[in-house]
This record gives sequence, C-alpha cells and structure tokens, in this order.
Amino acid sequence: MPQSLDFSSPEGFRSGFVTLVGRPNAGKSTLVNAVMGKKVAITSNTVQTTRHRFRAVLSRPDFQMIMVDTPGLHKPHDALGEELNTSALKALEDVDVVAMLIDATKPVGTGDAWVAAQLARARARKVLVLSKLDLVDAQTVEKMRAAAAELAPWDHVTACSGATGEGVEDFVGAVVSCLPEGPRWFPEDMDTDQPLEVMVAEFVREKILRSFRDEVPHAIGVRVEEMNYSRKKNLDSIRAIIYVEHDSQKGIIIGKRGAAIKQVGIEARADLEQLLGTRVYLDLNVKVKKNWRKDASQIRRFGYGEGL
Ligand SMILES: Nc1nc2c(ncn2[C@@H]2O[C@H](COP(=O)(O)OP(=O)(O)OP(=O)(O)O)[C@@H](O)[C@H]2O)c(=O)[nH]1
Repeated sequence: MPQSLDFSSPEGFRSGFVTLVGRPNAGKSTLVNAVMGKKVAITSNTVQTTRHRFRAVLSRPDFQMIMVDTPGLHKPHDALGEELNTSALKALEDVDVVAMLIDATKPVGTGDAWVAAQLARARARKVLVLSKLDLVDAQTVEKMRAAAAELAPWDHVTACSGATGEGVEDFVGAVVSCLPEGPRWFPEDMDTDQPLEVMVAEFVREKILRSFRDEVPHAIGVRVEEMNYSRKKNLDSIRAIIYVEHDSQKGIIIGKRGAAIKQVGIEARADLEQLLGTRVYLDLNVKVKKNWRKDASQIRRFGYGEGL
C-alpha cells in the first residue's frame, strides 16, 4: 500500500485539532511554520495577514496534531473585520485544544483579557503561549507568565520563539499532552489541506503586504485565475489578479514602468518555485474594484471566510 494511503495508527496514538488564537501580529503564522519546519502560512508585519483558515498537519509516529490557523481576534472596524472575528470565534468550537498566543514583548492588556474571556466559553483544553521569546529577557518572561496565568485557568503555560525555534518542541509537547487518543486523520505525508490556488494567492499577497506596508494596508485581495502545469517543461504557468480599491493603489503596486510589480513577481516566484517544486511563470495583473472590503458577500466571493 502506498504510504499516503496508510491511515493505520498504533495503540495509544493521539490525534486532534488545535487552533491558534491571539491578537493580530501575535506570531501565530510564524509558530505554525516553526512547528512544521517549513513555510505553510504567510507572515508579515501588517496586522491581520491571515485571512484563510487552513490546516497544517504535524505527523509523528505517536501523534497527529492538526493546526487550524485562525485570523486574529479583534474588535471589528469593517465588514472584513467582522468576518474575521466570526471565523476566529467559530474556530473555538469543535477543537480539542485552543492555544492562545500572547506577544511577550507587549504588556498583557485588555485585548488579551478580552480574548481569554472568549476562550473561557470553549470546552477545549487551553494552552497559553508567550510568543517572541527571543525578543525579551528571562525576567520579563517570568513577569509575563505570572500576568498571563491570571487571565484564565490554563492546562499549560509555555514560552517559545517561532523565529529561532526555541521552546517550539515544548509547545508541541504541551499540546500533544492535551490531545485525546484518536485515529490518524490525515495521511502521514500530507502537511496541509489548503488548496494550492489559495496558497499561491496567499504567497503573492504576502509579498505585496511586505513591499507596500504603509501604502496599501489590507486593501488588496489576490485571486489565482489560472494554473497550468506542463510536465514536459516542469513549469507551472500561473495567472493571478491583484484587486485594489483605488486607482492610486493600482499605481503604487505597478510602480514606475512596472518596476514595483516586477519585483513582487520575482520574490513571489522564488517562494512559489519552492512550494511547488517546479519552475514557475507568474503573470500578475492589477484591477481596481471599489470598496470590495466593505461588502461581505464580495468577501465571500474572494474566498475569505469560506468553508468556515
Ligand atoms: N523576533 C520574532 N519575531 C516574530 C516571532 N514570531 C512572529 N514574529 C514577527 O511578528 C510579525 C507577526 O507575525 P505573524 O506570524 O504574521 O503573526 P500572526 O499572529 O499570524 O498575525 P495575523 O495574521 O495578523 O493574525 C511578523 O513580522 C513576524 O516576523 C518570533 O518568535 N520572534
């Protein structure tokens, strides 16, 4: 039997779903990538980077930990915000473990207390994670541990750095100890169930968010229109559209004589070639679609909030 079809699991095997929650920018996507040992989620300094809910699956001989990466919980300002909030709260239902990340570089605030209060309603086991451990000293970590412990009754309190990897195995151990005994849900060699088109669109969006942080925050959506693989050339030809809200944003993204979008294309292509294991031809176009973020049905059409 090919390995990918082998779902059998030994006695005592643990498996289950864990969702990562926390304020925007807390480091959720970075931690998912660190746990997986490779990039499956996009990260950026811009808050609310994560829009798609997806699963990353860590398989070891004695457990399978399925991570559901959620958009940050926050107070909504527009329809997109509401959609993200709803999806974050929904993610608390039907999971075995909720891991709440608190950025160790910031004092525990009312925002964290608000998220912890939402968590109190979930029946799942709860793990608190102080993130960005590499940026703080030991004394701060101890203070943060004490403050965080007050927020809710946690099963475990851990600290780690998704950037350096320090403490990441402790985090995995804490989560796994909370998982119930269960079957292998996914084939051992499958590490994400996110459709390729969605990952491709997200990788392109990450590059744009990084390049134009201040000029176009949140005002972009990326949709992959076409993806064709040629076995002969080992080449993926991808056509994607970048949607913006205003003409001015279109100008910024394209840049002088197309220089800016060319740079985005070069960077995205490098990542995509790694992701897909093929050569990539990437055709990016920019279109203006006024107020697309304000209309929740449009948001669904763009794929955000779907399948939640
Ligand atoms: N130094 C350091 N930086 C980190 C660490 N984890 C995350 N960051 C940075 O913090 C920023 C936000 O990280 P993300 O992983 O995108 O945060 P997120 O919680 O997924 O953000 P949203 O998608 O907005 O909810 C990025 O610039 C990361 O590079 C860490 O452990 N150490």
